[in-house]
Amino acid sequence: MLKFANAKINIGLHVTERRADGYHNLETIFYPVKIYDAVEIQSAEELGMEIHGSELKADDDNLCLRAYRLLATDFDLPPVKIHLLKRIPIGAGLGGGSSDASATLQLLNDQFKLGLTDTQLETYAAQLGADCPFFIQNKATYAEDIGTKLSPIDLDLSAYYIVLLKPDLHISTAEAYKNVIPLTPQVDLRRAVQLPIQEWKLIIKNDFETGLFELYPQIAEIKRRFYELGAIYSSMTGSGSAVFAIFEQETDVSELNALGQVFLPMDL
Ligand SMILES: C[C@](O)(CO)[C@H](O)COP(=O)(O)OP(=O)(O)OC[C@H]1O[C@@H](n2ccc(N)nc2=O)[C@H](O)[C@@H]1O
Ligand SMILES: Nc1ncnc2c1ncn2[C@@H]1O[C@H](COP(=O)(O)OP(=O)(O)OP(=O)(O)O)[C@@H](O)[C@H]1O
Repeated sequence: MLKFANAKINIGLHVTERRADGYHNLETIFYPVKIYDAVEIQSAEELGMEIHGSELKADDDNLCLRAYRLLATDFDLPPVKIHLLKRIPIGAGLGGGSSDASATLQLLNDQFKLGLTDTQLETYAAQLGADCPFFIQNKATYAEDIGTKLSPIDLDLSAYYIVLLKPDLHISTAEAYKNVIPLTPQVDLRRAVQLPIQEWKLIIKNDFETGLFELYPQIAEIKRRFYELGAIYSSMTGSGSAVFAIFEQETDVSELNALGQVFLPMDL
């Protein structure tokens, strides 16, 4: 069984509070984007994993294997071989690992007819990472707490052209959180995304940008260049380093190739 695991972007991200458990409370809008990894599970003699298209190691930290082991604590799962094809860049704020983890939970649920509901899958997903539960329903969502309290919202960007650029920079999520200063939000993101997208630029921000733009001016430069090319909204996603841009129509961004790897939306 095979599943394409897509990436996400964060449209606005407020880090509101540092918690006693080391995590941070936040408010964000998750939105799925059409950049994909592929996860396949096959019956096998023993548990194993192969990764294609990435230096990432198939060790115990891999989120696909962690997803298998998590379900195996509650269900009598037969061994499987997991094949992972990586296309979503790592350390980009695109949630690739989280998406792979949730895809693995869904594949195991389907293949072995475990009968888990989306709500139950989200509870398992939350044990694997704060970004993971979103990928179970994979729809435009307002997220609170550490990113795991989800409320679907009405937001459809399918009429727009979304482009991503990932500079040659790997940002660790934990490091990014260590350097962010929690703030009380001045804007209600759920309301802000209902405004015309042309107004988002003035209102919607990602709190990680302040510190990371200072540390890595090349990320700020990407955002500036997207606006020069006519983007109606552009932002770093999650804790970086990728930047996305929303255009009203298909736009040639090839002049930005020197700044990093460009990802164009695709249909499967
Ligand atoms: C930046 C975002 O991508 C925004 O969507 C997420 O908040 C990151 O979520 P994630 O990568 O799934 O994060 P996890 O794998 O759960 O945690 C990695 C590390 O990030 C920090 N972390 C993560 C989420 C959160 N709300 N507060 C945190 O402080 C913690 O130090 C944690 O040890
Ligand atoms: N299947 C996987 N794909 C990618 N990374 C994985 C995977 N399994 C474990 N990891 C580990 O998780 C870390 C974060 O991966 P991921 O791609 O989700 O982060 P990210 O791009 O910063 O996204 P975000 O911060 O939005 O979750 C990597 O450093 C990697 O070592």
